[in-house]
Amino acid sequence: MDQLGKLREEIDDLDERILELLNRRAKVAMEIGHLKKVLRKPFYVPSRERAIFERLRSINPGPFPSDAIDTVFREIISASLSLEYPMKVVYLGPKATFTHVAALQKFGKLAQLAACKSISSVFDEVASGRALYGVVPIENSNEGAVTHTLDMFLESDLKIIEEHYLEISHDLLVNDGELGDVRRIYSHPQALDQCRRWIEDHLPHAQQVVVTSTARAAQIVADEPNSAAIASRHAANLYKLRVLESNIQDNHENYTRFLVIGRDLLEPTGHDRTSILFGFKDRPGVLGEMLEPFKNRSLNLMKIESRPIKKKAWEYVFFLDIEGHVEDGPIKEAIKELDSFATLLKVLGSFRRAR
Ligand SMILES: O=C(O)C(=O)C[C@]1(C(=O)O)C=C[C@@H](O)C=C1
Repeated sequence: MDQLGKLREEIDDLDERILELLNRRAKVAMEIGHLKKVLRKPFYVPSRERAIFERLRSINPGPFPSDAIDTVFREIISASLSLEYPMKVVYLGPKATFTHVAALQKFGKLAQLAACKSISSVFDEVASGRALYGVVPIENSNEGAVTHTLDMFLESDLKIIEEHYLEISHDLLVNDGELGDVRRIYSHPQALDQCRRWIEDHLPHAQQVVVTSTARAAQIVADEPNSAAIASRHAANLYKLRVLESNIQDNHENYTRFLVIGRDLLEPTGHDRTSILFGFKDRPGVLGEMLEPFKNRSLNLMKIESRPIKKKAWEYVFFLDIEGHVEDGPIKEAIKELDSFATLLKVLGSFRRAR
């Protein structure tokens, strides 16, 4: 046998051993699944998954690329989870939106992912138990808060169980042709806005057409000559489009933060963030007073956002993120104190910080 043949035999042998280990791992995961059913513990444990990725990255001797560890083990864990419990996860669709990409990165290809038409239907599907988890966008580093998601927390009792950051890269996708052939550009208004300078420099005469999502833009362009879509690389794969230019957004620091929502509060991981919302009767100085319980305990406030209560003009609720878990003594006490003078208070969840 020549040298190439021998090396391929060695690869076949190693693949068999990897497969055997994968099956042994799957059996252990199934045992964990049975145990969790008895103990009534959640099947999906994001903090454990994160710990697995981090540990493997830190001990990887190479040359297997550390970046590939996340991709490979994402699917291994996703496969284990599908054996423990067939898990349905809904996300703000349609397919190939950035929320879909975030859901795939979090749950892997083996989860039963289903697209919803709106943020409120993602909440409804999870609240009714038809889906176990939902994925929604919460804020973009350039555009700010996704107000519809914030508003849903006012009505809903669902909890935040995870956060996930995704770097947003807008690409120019075409079915065929070159830049000079593009007469129309389809995209979501935010994506068009984020690529405004690039469009002025490269396609100043093209007509800009606003559609409901970047994925919908890709779908249209698949059937329309002389048109281009601004969408993700993932949309290019799904609709078999060609990436003519990549990373065309004006600001390359472009991230979106997504939330995974579920029905239960999670246990502390030691690296948590807690989100609450509260309301109060307006009078001078009251917002400062509301924050004092946190200041007095030297708690780190990570973010504050206000939204109008739509039922009453000029009244607001505040969304506050605190470093730590709601079961940590000082946070528990501060929230209790705040509750004594707030007109409304809700804990939206404690979850492991993504960064
Ligand atoms: O450790 C667990 O709790 C498991 O269920 C196993 C496992 C895994 O495959 O490693 C699967 C799903 C969980 O989200 C985390 C980890």
